[in-house]
Amino acid sequence: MFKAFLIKYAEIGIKGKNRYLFENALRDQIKFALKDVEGEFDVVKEQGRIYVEALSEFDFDETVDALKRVFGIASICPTMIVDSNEWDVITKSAGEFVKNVYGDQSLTFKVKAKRADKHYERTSPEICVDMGAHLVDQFPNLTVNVHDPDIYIYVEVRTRTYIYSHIIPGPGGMPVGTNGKAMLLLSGGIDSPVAGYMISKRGVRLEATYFHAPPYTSERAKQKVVDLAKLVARYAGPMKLHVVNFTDIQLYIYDQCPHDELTIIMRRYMMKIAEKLAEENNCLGLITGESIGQVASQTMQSLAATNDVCTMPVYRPVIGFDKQDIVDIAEKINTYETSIQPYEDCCTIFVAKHPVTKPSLKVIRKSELNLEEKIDSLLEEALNTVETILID
Ligand SMILES: Nc1ncnc2c1ncn2[C@@H]1O[C@H](COP(=O)(O)OP(=O)(O)OP(=O)(O)O)[C@@H](O)[C@H]1O
Repeated sequence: MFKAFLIKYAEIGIKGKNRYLFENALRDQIKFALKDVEGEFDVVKEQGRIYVEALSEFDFDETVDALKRVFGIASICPTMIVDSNEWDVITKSAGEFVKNVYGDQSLTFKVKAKRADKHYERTSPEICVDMGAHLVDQFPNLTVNVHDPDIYIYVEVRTRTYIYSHIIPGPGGMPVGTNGKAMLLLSGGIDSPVAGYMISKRGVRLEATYFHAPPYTSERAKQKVVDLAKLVARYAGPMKLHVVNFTDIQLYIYDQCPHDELTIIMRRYMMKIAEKLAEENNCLGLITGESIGQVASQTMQSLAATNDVCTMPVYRPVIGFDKQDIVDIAEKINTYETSIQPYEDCCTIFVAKHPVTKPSLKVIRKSELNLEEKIDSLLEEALNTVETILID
């Protein structure tokens, strides 16, 4: 019976003159989310509403799951579409709707009505009263309760009429693409996929950068990051994943710098490279999965040292989260199982036994002077050999 979904917007309803940009972005994201769902769909923008209409047989649960991943959606209402706004047709359809959805259950109800055309033969309150009376006549088990009903029956009269009663919560947030683009430093861990998810929920499109160190890190470790990018893209939409070969830079740092400073210095070069890629790809910021105090490279001093090399804003959405908070989100968005697969990361391979936890910026900068001879050409080489994978 449900061949359509009425999509209610989250915050985007309040965006004034730019509203159409938000609606278009939402429509595009809905189309992207539905592309792997069995069935054919039309996504229609009509008088400040978006409807998803099924043009063929479709899987209801799969469709709702896909729509629940589209940021900007406040709620998803499975809707009966009546190809008419004539009163007799509407009341007959509302009867069929109630019979199909609620059978002969004893319930209290309230009708809520809207009409798009102010010249329609009944006002909204009249639609409520007349429809309520009609349903009570037809269904002896239904009673009106306008204060605390068991169910609401929504009737929206436009050129066609929409009847619905279930409101499934959407994810909220803003449609991806309405708030610029940022570069996510995506490792194979638990935190960075969650960080990407959180920023994209605010409407930011993502690109991602992954640093690997073959042959010290395997093809399988890289595949794990590709898999994670695909899982994040289910929410964030298509993205480019830039894979940077970091081996020679890491080996050079390992040869030239004190080993207790390796992680911090490596991290600084990761940020530099990610920032360069971000600039080249019109990104307005970097995103990492850092959280204060989680490891030696995430103390306040270490974060200050890492941040020192960037002029772009660095967004760290999980900065104040406990690990369990992050794990909870990773489980919700289905990245956790992939993140915990035991493949090596380049940072864990060249790690010191006792890394500095309170690095002094002065000392780190001085150690980096040891890299002067070759670092520029190594950075250039790393940037020239980036492999870009389209995740969609
Ligand atoms: N190999 C990598 N490629 C891309 N980004 C990385 C890589 N390693 C670390 N990062 C970035 O640096 C952040 C901190 O990394 P670190 O390994 O210290 O932390 P983590 O808490 O284990 O994070 P994650 O769980 O995201 O790996 C990561 O969240 C990620 O944004």
